Amino acid sequence: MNQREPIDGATREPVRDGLRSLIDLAGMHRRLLLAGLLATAADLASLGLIAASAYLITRAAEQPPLTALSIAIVGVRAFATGRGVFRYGERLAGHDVALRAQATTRERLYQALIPARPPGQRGADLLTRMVDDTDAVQDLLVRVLLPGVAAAVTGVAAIAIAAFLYPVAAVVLLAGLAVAGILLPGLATAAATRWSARIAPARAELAARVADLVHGAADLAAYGANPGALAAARAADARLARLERGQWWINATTSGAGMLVQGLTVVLVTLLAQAAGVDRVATAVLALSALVAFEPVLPLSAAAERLTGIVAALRRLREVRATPPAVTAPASPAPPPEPPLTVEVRDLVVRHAPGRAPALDGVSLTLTPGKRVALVGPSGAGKSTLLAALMRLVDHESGRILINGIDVRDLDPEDVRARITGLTQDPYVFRATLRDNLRLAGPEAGDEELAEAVRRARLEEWVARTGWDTELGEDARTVSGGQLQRLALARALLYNPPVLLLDEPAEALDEVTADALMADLLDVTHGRTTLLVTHRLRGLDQVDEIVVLEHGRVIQRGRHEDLVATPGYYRDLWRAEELTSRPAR
Ligand SMILES: Nc1ncnc2c1ncn2[C@@H]1O[C@H](COP(=O)(O)OP(=O)(O)OP(=O)(O)O)[C@@H](O)[C@H]1O
Repeated sequence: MNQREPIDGATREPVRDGLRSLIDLAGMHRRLLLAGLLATAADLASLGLIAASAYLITRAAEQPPLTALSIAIVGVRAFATGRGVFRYGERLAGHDVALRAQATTRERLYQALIPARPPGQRGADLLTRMVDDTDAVQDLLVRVLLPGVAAAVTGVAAIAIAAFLYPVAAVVLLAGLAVAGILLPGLATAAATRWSARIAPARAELAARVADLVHGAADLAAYGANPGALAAARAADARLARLERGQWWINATTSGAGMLVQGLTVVLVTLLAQAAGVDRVATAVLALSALVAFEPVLPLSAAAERLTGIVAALRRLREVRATPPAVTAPASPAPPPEPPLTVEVRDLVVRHAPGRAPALDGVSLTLTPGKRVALVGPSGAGKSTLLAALMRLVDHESGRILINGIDVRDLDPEDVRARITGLTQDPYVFRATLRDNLRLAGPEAGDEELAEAVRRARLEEWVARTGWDTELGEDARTVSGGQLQRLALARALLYNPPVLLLDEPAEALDEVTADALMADLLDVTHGRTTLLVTHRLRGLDQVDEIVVLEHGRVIQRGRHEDLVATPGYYRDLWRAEELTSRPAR
């Protein structure tokens, strides 16, 4: 959060944007106004309490008749009660509005994230944005905006009281408040900006070192590299601690300086009032109200320092919201086509970034109902890109994808994904029971349907051993690679999309497991419209068509028996596979 973020014209924009995201909300401006009024009333009540008490104490010392003190006594009571009530109300109203604003911001962020997004906004960074950065919206309101408004109004009120009693004291108070409320917060912001520019990389380095230690623990232990990695992490930790100590020293200095200014102002006001012959009661009121006027102003240095982080967070949130989704839905989508579906890919060109070579360069293929097509090719050939284009996770530059003759661009991407989907390259197992992990693909599925999907994915033995209600681990650590793929296959079968996509289901499995999985998979997909991406050729004699991709282009296509008889990539790969697997047979 503490990244280098200069407070300049460019950074005012995210603040304004952040504010707008708060104030735009229906009914929010009234709540915000109420919170502001209550915060101001609480601070004014504190000021009134001290001024009335000062008057009461010093006037009482002169032993006037009790009636002369009655207004002050009522004032003290009213201000004392009011202060508590207003402070309570302000906390309630302030946090209410802040939490609502934070919730709305988070909701907007979720909405911005629901459409498929370009890669790069994922993982830990996105999590930070979701959790930490949305806190900034709350902080902006509760820690900066409301206290700032209340401090300004209280300061003006205290200056007005001073001007009424002794104008010179008002000038001194104005100067003191300007130093504590404007100059010092400005310095705090500048210092925070400079320090966070040094702290952010140090923190990032420590995080990276710790991540290495945790995720690379096995490798570090295997090669005896633990002490070195640990020393590097300790050094990064020490560097960060040193920088943070420096930053805290600056913070302490600004807050100490604020208190010093407060003390000096009170002393100066008192001495000047005494020297000018202002009466004792008025002097006491002047001194104490000056003292109290600083109370809401002093925390502004810390708030200003926090503002640096808030601006950075708001900017990051805006970045996420401003990034257009990879694929946009048409304004009025066509009604989704009904199965059975025929998918036609015509001369498809997909480029992941402008100026880069196309990942798909004129690919055509047709999936008629019940047809099984296998997509083969070297790494980076564009196989996964084709699946992503079919699922509307990336848009195509030219060419067409038609489902029952309807261009996918005329359909809601969600509708397309509901019909063309399946087993992705990195299936994920959630930290939930085995049953719930499956139900993800079929929330309505009964136990029998679940059992059927498990049986068809040849997972029943494992399920019998593991138990339906066993919690599966985060990152699937309690699930082996083969089980994970079968679990993902069971999910896909349970979901039963009209067009089934399978992205390298046997990837990263040992040969025996991979062969068994492929055999089961070919068995279970019989008669289903399926597009299978695979590196393994055994069993592909069962599919209707094999499309070989290289550098985004179709270099060969046909049935297995034709391709193994034709010189080229497929035959070479087939021979290599035959050679490597022969001794094992
Ligand atoms: N999100 C992306 N952003 C930029 N380039 C990408 C992205 N995804 C893929 N590419 C590039 O597009 C090309 C095709 O990648 P793709 O993942 O489709 O290949 P693949 O045939 O599925 O490879 P593999 O068998 O290794 O999974 C590659 O050059 C890859 O670097």
